[in-house]
Amino acid sequence: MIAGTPGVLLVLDGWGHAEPGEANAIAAAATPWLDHLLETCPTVLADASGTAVGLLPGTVGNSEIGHMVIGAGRPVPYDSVLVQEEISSGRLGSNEALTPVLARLAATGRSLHLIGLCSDGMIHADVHHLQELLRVAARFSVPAVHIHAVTDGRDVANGTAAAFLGLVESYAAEAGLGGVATVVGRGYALDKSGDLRLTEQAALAVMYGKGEAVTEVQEALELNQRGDEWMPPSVVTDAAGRPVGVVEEGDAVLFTNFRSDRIQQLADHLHEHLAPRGVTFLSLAQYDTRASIPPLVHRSDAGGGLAARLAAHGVRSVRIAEAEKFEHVTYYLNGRDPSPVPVEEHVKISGEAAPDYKVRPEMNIDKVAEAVNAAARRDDVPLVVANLANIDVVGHTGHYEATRQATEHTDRAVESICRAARAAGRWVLLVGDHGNAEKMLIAADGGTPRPYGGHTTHPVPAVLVPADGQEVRRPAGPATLADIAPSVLSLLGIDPAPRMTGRPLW
Ligand SMILES: O=C(O)[C@@H](CO)OP(=O)(O)O
Ligand SMILES: [Mn+2]
Ligand SMILES: [Mn+2]
Repeated sequence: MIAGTPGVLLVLDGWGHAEPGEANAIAAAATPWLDHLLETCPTVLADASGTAVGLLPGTVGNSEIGHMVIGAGRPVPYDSVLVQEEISSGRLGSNEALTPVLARLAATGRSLHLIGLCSDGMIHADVHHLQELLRVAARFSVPAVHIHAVTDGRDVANGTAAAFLGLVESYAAEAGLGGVATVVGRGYALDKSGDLRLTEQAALAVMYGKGEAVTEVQEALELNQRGDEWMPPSVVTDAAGRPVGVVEEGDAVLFTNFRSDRIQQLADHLHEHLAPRGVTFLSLAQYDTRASIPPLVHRSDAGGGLAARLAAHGVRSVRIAEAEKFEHVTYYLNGRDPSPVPVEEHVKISGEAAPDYKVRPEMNIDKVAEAVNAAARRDDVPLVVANLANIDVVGHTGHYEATRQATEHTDRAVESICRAARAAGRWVLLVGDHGNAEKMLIAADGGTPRPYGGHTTHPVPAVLVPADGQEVRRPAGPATLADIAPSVLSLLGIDPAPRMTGRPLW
């Protein structure tokens, strides 16, 4: 069926490489199996951030671009880059989707609402984009701009929201237009677990001014006891106690996140309630919402990669992940193409939902490993692809000890998978999609280290565990995530796709 050897591609989410040190939860974990593989198997460090994968220089990697590039076999200009180009080139001021809306607001005296994550984490949004958006709105004489700020504390250190909101206010002052109308943490506004109660709380502030009433943003920050991520909805009110900027009939809403996955639940909710009231919607980049929302920039084509190649050769693959990373091994790995592929099977592992990941760092990894091992035993499945989410998902809590344990659970799952793969005559390729848990502290406030759960720019290990008796060469030279798809295809005995710029490492 294939000319090469069947295998397992295992993405260890958030598995970055850094020297051991007090911030490195991966190095601190007892991982006898991974240590043994890293010592004995042909291994290389792959670039998973910045321009190597299609991000701006020096930008941390993330799960979307990571899995897209692993699948595409080439860097894919990411949404953040396309937005940045639109801004740096000055094209935003004549953007086809934006400018007619701004002109209409100016003519009708209605308001613009900017809703999005206010930090420079560069995974979901970049707060700096607000500066140019406000300038352009001012140039079009939009009468009022209300900013519905979502605080972060996850992609950036907790406790930084005040500084980012200060920056937003300085942009508004500089443009002579706009102000913060509501503030809410990303735990509410960017829920993607399907918990509509959280989404609704964020939406009620934006739509009706429901929430803690404050006379200025600073007050909201002072009231918050739960950290930036879980900042409860706060609504800025005027001297008469009225919210300064709820969405009214005829207004326009522009979502300022460039990444879709976490804002789409809120976007759909607001669209459903407000579009019938004559509110216009726009998003900075293209979203995967049910509602059709015109984007300011269109996304890059990430197709023609691994999935297309496997389909063309009739090679069956099984994709396995927990809910948190399910789209990553299916939709993103397939170049953001939702079309069903007859030779693909998708397995979403569900289990007990963790109220808080740090109390269940094992997540449902045993079930993931069982599903991988069952697929690996099948003769009709040349390729099994799975994501082990723990290191990243638990890493995001910023909790060092829990993340160390998550890494140890991952080590045991990798051992089980490698043993099953060996028994089934398969190779296993282990690779991180971006760094996370190898850096659990970040310098803030003039150098004081703070707990950090965000991603990093570190390279990721790529390790090939050969099948019994399989001859493989030692990988040479610099590697990136774009080399993974060509490597997988080469191990299976299939030529790379013409659009791939990566090269087989083994
Ligand atoms: O959880 C998320 O939304 C991001 C971090 O904000 O992580 P990842 O890219 O791993 O999904
Ligand atoms: Mn990831
Ligand atoms: Mn992550």
